Amino acid sequence: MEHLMQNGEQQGRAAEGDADYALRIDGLTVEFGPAHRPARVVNDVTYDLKPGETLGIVGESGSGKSVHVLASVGLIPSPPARIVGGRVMFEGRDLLGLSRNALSTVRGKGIGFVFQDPMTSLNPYLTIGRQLTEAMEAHLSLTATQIEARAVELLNMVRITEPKTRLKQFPHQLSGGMRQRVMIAMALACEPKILIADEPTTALDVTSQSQVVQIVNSLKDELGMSVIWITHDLGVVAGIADTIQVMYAGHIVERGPTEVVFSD
Ligand SMILES: Nc1ncnc2c1ncn2[C@@H]1O[C@H](COP(=O)(O)OP(=O)(O)OP(=O)(O)O)[C@@H](O)[C@H]1O
Repeated sequence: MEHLMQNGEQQGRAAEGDADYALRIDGLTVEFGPAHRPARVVNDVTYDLKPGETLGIVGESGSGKSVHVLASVGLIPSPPARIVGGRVMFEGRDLLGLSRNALSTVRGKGIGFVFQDPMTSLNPYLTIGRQLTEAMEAHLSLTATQIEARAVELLNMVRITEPKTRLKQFPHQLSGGMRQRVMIAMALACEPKILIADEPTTALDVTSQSQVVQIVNSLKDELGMSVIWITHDLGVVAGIADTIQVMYAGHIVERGPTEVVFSD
């Protein structure tokens, strides 16, 4: 199996060459439930994310927004999920054919994630500094001093004041908005090409929400990333997305420049 996957990786690299996309999802189809009566929750999803683009994906609860991105990067448990078709091209390789190790490197260095609830993503027993450091140690060859300096720099980037003090604190000592900004710092630690934000502001008050949106938007330009921002609230992404894509029942039902989709 491992051998087959490695062959798949090589073929993927050879076939694509230089790419004009940051991420290309082509015909992704994901099912749950018994094979003889499957529930197709992601159905032939196809789109490109361009370099530097912010793509807002909106749609009602259960429309397949989360499942399709999680499946794309190997974060959906299978079983129960089954990826029954498609390709997910990133840097010339089909992520669906990569080994677990290769995918873990892609997720560490190539594609960063921020999820809805930082309390479940952060370890309550480890300091913020320890968690930031772990994210970097796994993927960057830096000395301990460099890593510490980078941790301070990352907290500054997400506008957390007194970063040296914060690094010594535990998640419960930070506000919800700060915890979410720590998650963004962790996701950006290895300077990914793509940041995927899945409802990152849902649990936050309005002020913290707009702060997180603005921070991600300015870091996107600074770091030259592309962003996929998943939300059920069009208002959250209206000000920052270049393109909006609407999902319904596992399909993309509408896609276009933000101002066009918004006026519809
Ligand atoms: N482990 C699972 N087993 C069975 N069905 C699942 C599982 N995980 C997700 N689904 C189903 O897949 C569908 C798509 O879910 P998904 O989480 O992608 O929706 P979403 O658009 O992100 O909505 P939300 O905003 O509520 O997260 C839903 O019908 C959901 O019930």
